Amino acid sequence: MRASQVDFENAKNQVKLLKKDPGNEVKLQLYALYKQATEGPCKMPKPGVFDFVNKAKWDAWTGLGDLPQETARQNYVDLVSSLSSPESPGQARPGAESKQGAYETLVVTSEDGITKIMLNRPAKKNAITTKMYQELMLALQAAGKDDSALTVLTGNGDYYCSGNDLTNFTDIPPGGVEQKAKDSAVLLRDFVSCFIDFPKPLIAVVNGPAVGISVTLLGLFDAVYASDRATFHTPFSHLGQSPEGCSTYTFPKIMGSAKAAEVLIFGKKLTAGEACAQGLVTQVFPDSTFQKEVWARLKAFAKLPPNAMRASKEVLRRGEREQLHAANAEECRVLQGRWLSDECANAVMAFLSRRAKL
Ligand SMILES: CCCCCCCCCC/C=C/CC(=O)SCCNC(=O)CCNC(=O)[C@H](O)C(C)(C)COP(=O)(O)OP(=O)(O)OC[C@H]1O[C@@H](n2cnc3c(N)ncnc32)[C@H](O)[C@@H]1OP(=O)(O)O
Repeated sequence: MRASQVDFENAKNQVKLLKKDPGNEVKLQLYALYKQATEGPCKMPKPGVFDFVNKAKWDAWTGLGDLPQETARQNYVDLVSSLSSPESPGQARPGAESKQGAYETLVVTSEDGITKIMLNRPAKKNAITTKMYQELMLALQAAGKDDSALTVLTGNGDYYCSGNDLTNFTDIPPGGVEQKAKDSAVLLRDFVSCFIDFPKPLIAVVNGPAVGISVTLLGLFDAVYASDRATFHTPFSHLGQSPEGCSTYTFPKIMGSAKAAEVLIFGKKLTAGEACAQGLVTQVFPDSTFQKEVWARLKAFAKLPPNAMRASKEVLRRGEREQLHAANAEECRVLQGRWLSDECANAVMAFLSRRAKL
């Protein structure tokens, strides 16, 4: 999964040959990844507010933060590969198969027996919109059935994921906020169920900070590899909310009830080292060698007999699946009430009006 300079040059040429206009958002991501890959982090002065085009480009490039150039090159190649239409298979990077170029919020690629699902809203720190929840469910369903031995979830840019996109709270349907809360609880329950029931080894490659639901879900993964730049933050009480992702079941089991309470009730942010010491993370790698070391390891894992790995996962997880579904249902029930509370409304408003950040 490491793109060479030749892959990068090929991808650069492929972009010029794309038959379909990928749209402005994707073009901005291509621009940002290209600049990051060739020049490193953005050092340009911020354009004026009325210089719309250059401001959008600057936002996209700075949104990649300190993403290593090698990773930007890989992400650029993956993104171009995902855009290559089935009518033009010659455009795809040899060996890399684009699963579904149609995703708006994800880049999904399969190579070397590994399906990689990459959250792809780097300028928004990969915050999860309603669309992204839906696309993730589709991508997981497809990955569960494809030929790959392993499935990996990772993020594009400097964040792994900043959790639920708080603008999800602003899109209120005609049925009102109660209806929205009810629908969201169903969406969340279905979303988390996809992780509980995922049939093959699922690995998180945590490339940077993780917030909220992207942290709680980690208890449902089979391995979690983290860069030493990653942090793990679950500020549910700060947001007037309560935990999800089966963390009320998995976290006490993984780290003990006292540590779980500190994280889930009091929102203690863990460093990668602390998360590893508490058992949430499998191994931490220096950021400078993170991608190289992790992908080398994953490629070796992907050569193991896939049916044996699936069978081992099934035996490991079968005994707790019922409890996990029960925890998921209860967490969603409690959250539905929380979303209608003043505490939650005030916290979300404070963020959206730029008065508060984590
Ligand atoms: C009525 C009920 C509806 C409910 C629907 C919900 C359905 C499912 C819910 C599942 C529950 C999940 C719980 C959680 O995940 S809780 C965690 C929520 N996340 C946060 O609170 C993080 C908020 N973000 C921040 O505090 C900061 O952005 C940051 C992550 C610390 C990064 O700070 P930094 O200074 O580095 O960067 P910026 O703030 O400038 O971010 C760049 C742009 O990205 C936007 N952004 C980042 N994170 C989010 C987010 N979670 N939601 C929305 N937008 C986000 C940020 O606003 C910047 O945008 P801009 O460039 O346009 O200003």
